[in-house]
Amino acid sequence: MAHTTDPSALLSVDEYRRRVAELLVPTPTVNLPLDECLGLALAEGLTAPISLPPFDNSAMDGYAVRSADLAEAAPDRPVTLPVTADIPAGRVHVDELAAGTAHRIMTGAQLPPGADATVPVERTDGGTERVRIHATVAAGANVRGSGEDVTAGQTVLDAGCTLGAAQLGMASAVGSAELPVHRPPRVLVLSTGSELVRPGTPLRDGEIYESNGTMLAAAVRQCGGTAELLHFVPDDVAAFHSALEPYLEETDLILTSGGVSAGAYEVVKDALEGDEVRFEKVAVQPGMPQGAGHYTAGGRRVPVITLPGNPVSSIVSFEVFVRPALRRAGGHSTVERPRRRATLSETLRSSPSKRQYRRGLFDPESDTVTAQGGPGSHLLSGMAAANCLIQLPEESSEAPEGITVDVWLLDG
Ligand SMILES: Nc1nc2c(c(=O)[nH]1)N[C@H]1C(S)=C(S)[C@@H](COP(=O)(O)OP(=O)(O)OC[C@H]3O[C@@H](n4cnc5c(N)ncnc54)[C@H](O)[C@@H]3O)O[C@H]1N2
Ligand code: MOO
Repeated sequence: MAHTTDPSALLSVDEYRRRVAELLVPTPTVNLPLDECLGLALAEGLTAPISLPPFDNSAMDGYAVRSADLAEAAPDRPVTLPVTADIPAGRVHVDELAAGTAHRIMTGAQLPPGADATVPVERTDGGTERVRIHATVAAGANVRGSGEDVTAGQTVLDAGCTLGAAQLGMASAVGSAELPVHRPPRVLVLSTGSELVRPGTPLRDGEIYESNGTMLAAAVRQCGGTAELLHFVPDDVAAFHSALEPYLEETDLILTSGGVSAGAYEVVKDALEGDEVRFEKVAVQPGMPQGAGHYTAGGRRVPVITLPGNPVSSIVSFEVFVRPALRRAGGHSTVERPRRRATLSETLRSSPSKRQYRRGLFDPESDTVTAQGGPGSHLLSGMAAANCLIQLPEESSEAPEGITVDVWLLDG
């Protein structure tokens, strides 16, 4: 008889997500210079101390004028005005513009008092002593008004926002040199297994290259954490404890992969069992064997999450269970991957009583999704080709072509 797991003994995905989320607490706030803030979460809303633009300025290279002086201008009847000043961007003191005169002005330069418009250089003869202007101009034309973008006192970035390029640009534009951010969660990534060999060295029979550690550390960094990677812990409990010891002081989460299922040499389970770590079977494929709790040693009590060793199981369970918890701990208000509804382009088998996450390629043009590789949790090439996870519900054992499914976008 085939070995199966009793569905009633499985924990639901949602229950296990809650359990993992409760393990981690938000990291403290630190002030960091802007160039160290990329990808981190803002800890307090940012209020603009100044308006943007801070002063009325020209949107074009041309001539600052009083629009009324050009009321009669036309291509065959140009108006000629004396040019009484030259205003490059950055000029601190700007003289008033007298009626019947023009100031040459550059894009971004402060509009002189008295002027109400800029005529682009293309509608003139470009003169430097006197300028011939061939067209009328409306009051306010080509002028960017003070406060048009931001008014002083306005909240320009919300607490919890993830600081990307545009957000860091915004902070700079209102004069912030540093920002209060949540310190990135520090994750100790540990891969166990005596069969694992460091890439770049020759493989002997029965060995494989270690890939989970590199993959999980990258996943941690991609979601705003820092990762310390420990490779090649032998299948030995004493070695496991001593490998962890030097890192505990500086670790917010220990994340292991491998050694948690039912085998005879399950080092992670052997080392943690009896402590405050609960090992569970979760109703998910891939990623069924899981463990979560706290690891206590040397006066430190550190959250620990043990992921299964199969490479696809470990990265998918990172996505489903760990990433949202880490994002929340890092202070991000957006913790989940963006979700879409997509039409399945082929029929997929699904594990009955388990939620299945297949690897997929979502086409945003047609809103369709195609599986990448089979369901096996060792099939890493499908994961590497995917841009989404296809979520198939617990209730069904088959997802027919043409139905609508939920997908999680991985590059969002
Ligand atoms: N009798 C049972 N056997 C298994 C069960 C079960 O319930 N009963 N569960 C299966 C499922 S599902 C999974 S998932 C795996 C999980 O196994 P472990 O977490 O104990 O992982 P290992 O046995 O150490 O390794 C599994 C597989 O993955 C490879 N691996 C491990 N670490 C890495 C790494 N860092 N880089 C690359 N590859 C890695 C390892 O060589 C194995 O091939 O258990 C099933 N078995
Ligand atoms: O849960 Mo395992 O991940 O099915 O291979």
